[in-house]
Amino acid sequence: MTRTPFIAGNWKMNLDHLQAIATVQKLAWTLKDARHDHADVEVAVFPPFTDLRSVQTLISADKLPIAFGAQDLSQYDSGAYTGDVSGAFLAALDAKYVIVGHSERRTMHGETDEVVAAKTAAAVKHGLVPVVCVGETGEQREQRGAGVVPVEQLQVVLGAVSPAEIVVAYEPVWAIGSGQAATAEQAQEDCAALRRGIAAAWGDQAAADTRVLYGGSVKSGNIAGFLREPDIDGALVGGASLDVQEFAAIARFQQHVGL
Ligand SMILES: O=C[C@H](O)COP(=O)(O)O
Repeated sequence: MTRTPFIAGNWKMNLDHLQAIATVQKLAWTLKDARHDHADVEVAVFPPFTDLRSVQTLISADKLPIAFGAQDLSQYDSGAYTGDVSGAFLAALDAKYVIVGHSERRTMHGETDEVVAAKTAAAVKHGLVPVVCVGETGEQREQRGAGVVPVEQLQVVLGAVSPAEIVVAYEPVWAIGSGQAATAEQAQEDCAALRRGIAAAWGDQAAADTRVLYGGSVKSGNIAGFLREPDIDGALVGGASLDVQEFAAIARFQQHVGL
């Protein structure tokens, strides 16, 4: 199976539902104007929970070639979990993807590898494709070696979940929102280590099929370098996904790579 390149826009806590409608409409037009061939690249947006119904309605009514997902989900199906959102609710909205284990949730909400594993299992159970985020600090990379901490984080998830379609996003903590992206070589080193980790846990076929993304200060100016690497299948884009022209330019990375 060939891995379709995946350009994912994580809006984080930005854009309300009215701004979401305008942004997705503009994104669809921009991609269309640029003759973006959606068979070659999959483009997805990850808006805040309150935007999802509006985004779903727009995408389905206009049959837009854009996928969408949520930024988090509960590990539980339903019950007394104030403020949480079940994977069942996201599936009922036709969300295709859900981000789990983003470093902002790990650090600001104390999510452990075990919680991330439980959330990944919940996503799979409800038919969502989890985008499992892993990453190390600069200090961890220096002290323990490239890929060691992210692979350990991923192993907990892969050990707790039966093989299924997942996307893995390698996001070095120092590169998130800092304007200082990893180099393509650094990112490739870690993404290759993650793919070897998938092979060890789930077998060679799963490793060959699973898309591994890089995230951290991705822009239209550096995307091509990442996508030239053999183990990087796309990008999880934060800040730059809020600018439609810039995000569309990232989605058209093939024009920069000359593929
Ligand atoms: O989920 C996206 C990442 O945290 C990257 O964010 P950034 O592109 O703003 O650095």
